[in-house]
Amino acid sequence: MSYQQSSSVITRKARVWPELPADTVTLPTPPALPDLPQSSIYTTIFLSLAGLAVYGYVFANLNIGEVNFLIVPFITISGSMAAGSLIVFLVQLVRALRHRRYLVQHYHTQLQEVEQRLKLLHWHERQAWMELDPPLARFEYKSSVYKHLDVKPLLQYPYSDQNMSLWARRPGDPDFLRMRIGIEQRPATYTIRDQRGEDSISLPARLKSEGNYAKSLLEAYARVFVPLCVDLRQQSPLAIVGASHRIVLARELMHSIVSQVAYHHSPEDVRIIILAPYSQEVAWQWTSIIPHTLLYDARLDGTPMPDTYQERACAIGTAAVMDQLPVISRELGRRALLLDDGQQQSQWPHLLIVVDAFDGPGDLDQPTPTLPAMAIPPSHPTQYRRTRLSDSPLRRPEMALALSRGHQLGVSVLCLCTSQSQMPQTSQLFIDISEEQPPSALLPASEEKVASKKKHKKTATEEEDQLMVGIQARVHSLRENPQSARHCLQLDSAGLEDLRSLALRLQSLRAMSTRQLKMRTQVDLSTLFDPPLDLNTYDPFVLWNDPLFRTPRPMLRFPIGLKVGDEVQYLDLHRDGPHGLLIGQTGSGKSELLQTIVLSLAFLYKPTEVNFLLIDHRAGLAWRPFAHLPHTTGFLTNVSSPAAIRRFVTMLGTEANRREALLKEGKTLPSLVIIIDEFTEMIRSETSVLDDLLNIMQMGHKLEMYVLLAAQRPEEMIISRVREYVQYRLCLRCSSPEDSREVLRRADAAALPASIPGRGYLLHGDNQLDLFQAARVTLPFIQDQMASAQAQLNSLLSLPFKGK
Ligand SMILES: Nc1ncnc2c1ncn2[C@@H]1O[C@H](COP(=O)(O)OP(=O)(O)OP(=O)(O)O)[C@@H](O)[C@H]1O
Repeated sequence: MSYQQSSSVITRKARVWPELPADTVTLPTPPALPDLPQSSIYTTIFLSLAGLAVYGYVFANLNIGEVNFLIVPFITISGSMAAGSLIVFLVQLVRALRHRRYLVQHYHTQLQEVEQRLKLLHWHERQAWMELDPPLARFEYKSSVYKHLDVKPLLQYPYSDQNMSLWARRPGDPDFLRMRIGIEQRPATYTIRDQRGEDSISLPARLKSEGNYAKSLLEAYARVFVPLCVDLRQQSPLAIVGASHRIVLARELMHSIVSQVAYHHSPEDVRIIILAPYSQEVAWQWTSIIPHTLLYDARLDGTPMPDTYQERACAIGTAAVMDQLPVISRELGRRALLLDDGQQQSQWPHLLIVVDAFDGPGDLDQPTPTLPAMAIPPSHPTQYRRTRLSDSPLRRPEMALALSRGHQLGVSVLCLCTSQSQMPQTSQLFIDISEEQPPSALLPASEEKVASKKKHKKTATEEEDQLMVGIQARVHSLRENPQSARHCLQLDSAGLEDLRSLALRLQSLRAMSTRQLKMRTQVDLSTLFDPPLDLNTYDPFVLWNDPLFRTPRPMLRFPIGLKVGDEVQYLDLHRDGPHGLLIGQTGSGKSELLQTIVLSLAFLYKPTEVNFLLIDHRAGLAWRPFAHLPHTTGFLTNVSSPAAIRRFVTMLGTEANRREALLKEGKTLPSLVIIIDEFTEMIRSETSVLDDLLNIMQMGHKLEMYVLLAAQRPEEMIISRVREYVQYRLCLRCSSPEDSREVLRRADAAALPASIPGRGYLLHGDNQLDLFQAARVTLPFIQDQMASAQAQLNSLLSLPFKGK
């Protein structure tokens, strides 16, 4: 789907959602500390000393004559008993204390390791949510909400073909019309299992500080600061209620929501209608240039009218609102009729009707003064034609369908009210920002607080941060569990300057109908080169040495198919690789795509620049035409017996060593592209080679070795090991959504049409996802091209040398 800005075309990218962590982290159980030496040892020492004293006394005071000589042994024995007991006691004490210290230290280290892991998960989760819903404009980088995150406001994104998020949300996406309103704190998606149980309460004094550390980890990492989103599709009508002294804040929030709708959704999918009083003309002027407010001709299914006739659904002031209301009413009536006739709601763009508050002085028409008997008619003709707007548009009959059946008709209403009594009765959700809330002192500890708790002192930024984060709004659902409210701790807002800048950048983008940009189902590889290859006159030597054909092209970047809008799909082994995975169920065009890759490389690069090592687990025919290609240094099929597989991997290892040695000597080597077809079957036949293969892949980049692993199914056991080693993924039709998720992290490849082989996704190394139609090489579609294709292949095959 593309959008045209003057002459430039913006292609909406397929989306890849960031992964949310789902791990379980277990807090270590506190160690059982060994007891200090028992009381019995004190008794032994005491008795020995007492005995010693008694002997001393007896021998000193009683005259027992010649037995006096016995005094020495008696005293020596008692003294050694006492000293022995004391030594035993001290040894036991030191040992116990040492063991205790070790256990406490070990527990502390375990807690630190857990903290590192939690820190990473915590960061990943915050980053993932923030990537999905970044703020619109400036934000406080120092705030713990954004600290350490790699996030930039939507206004700073490039509004070009490289922008992955502009108009990226589609009606089938879970976040279609889910808009952020600020920041909330909620439980993390990962789980922290606390096994300390009862023991944690009665921890010995020696473990108290570790116990507090564990507790602070729970407090800091069990919850995350993430964007708080509301669902305009499911929860319409949605009211923002701001008492008159906070109405400016409420309107800024409304602006923020509408601007995000315009940024994330294409005008093809979402149309915006603004109904605002004249007093707010400046506040809503920016919407009069965004493409989403262009009126469209309903009969043309959303196709915008030619520029010259375009009018805006941006009604500011009572007269304009009264003109717009019948248009809304007609459109809703039409949708209701079509729906009753069995048409799908998905065929129309979603309508978002934004209604500002109409209760300021002069926001509504003044009541008509009683006319004198001979009144002169008012000069403005519209004053004759239209009835007067004497109440908020929300209470006009034209809006009744939007408020009562909006969900069925694909319409959402977002309104601003100065009190709850003004909300539409059918409201599903309201955001209450009328209360002035003091900053919450009871917020759970943040990550920084753990650090500062450990240091027992608060930093200045932390204090600032606490002040910044206060409950600023409550989000009440009026349908499910109306009692509970979600708390918005930092409310989003958008300044007029930011809104104007966004509107100006969106202004000249136009939606082009999807139907004009169908994808091709047959693509001839020879047409993807620039200039296209003329197979009748094809001479490999001329092309390989033609600077025009080669120089602008980065090394190892070659065409493999066409994307939407006939844009060439390149695979870049340097940027996307080095290694890749190709998955496609039988009949999806996997072998054909492998052949396309080989031939595309062979067309572009000399055998002295690129070599191939082609391996097939089965005795497949796919590689056979390439066996004698000058680039092919190895061609192995039927590598199926465990011995053959081991031999092959050993051979790869030897080749890696050889290349390493040659590269050390400063030699330049051709890049070696290794393609292994049916590799999961191969690994299943001989699992022991997987580690060696992965080791070789790990070194591969430095050694100019590029591995492409192809299989029909991503077998979990094998793919989970391989995943870290492959950077780009090619995914043709998969047999199940689970298989598709294994490869692409989304289920889309399972929904690719079985009738169009060669249709697939390329997930680039930088996570960009492209839908493409693979080019064919085996069957040129025009009969007389067949002969020249054969001739072209023959000319390649008959070259007199092999690249080594
Ligand atoms: N890019 C393509 N464009 C149009 N048709 C294609 C394309 N790729 C394959 N096909 C058609 O689909 C058929 C099956 O293709 P291919 O043999 O490559 O499938 P495969 O996935 O390798 O299946 P298997 O694993 O059973 O060999 C081909 O004979 C061809 O007719």
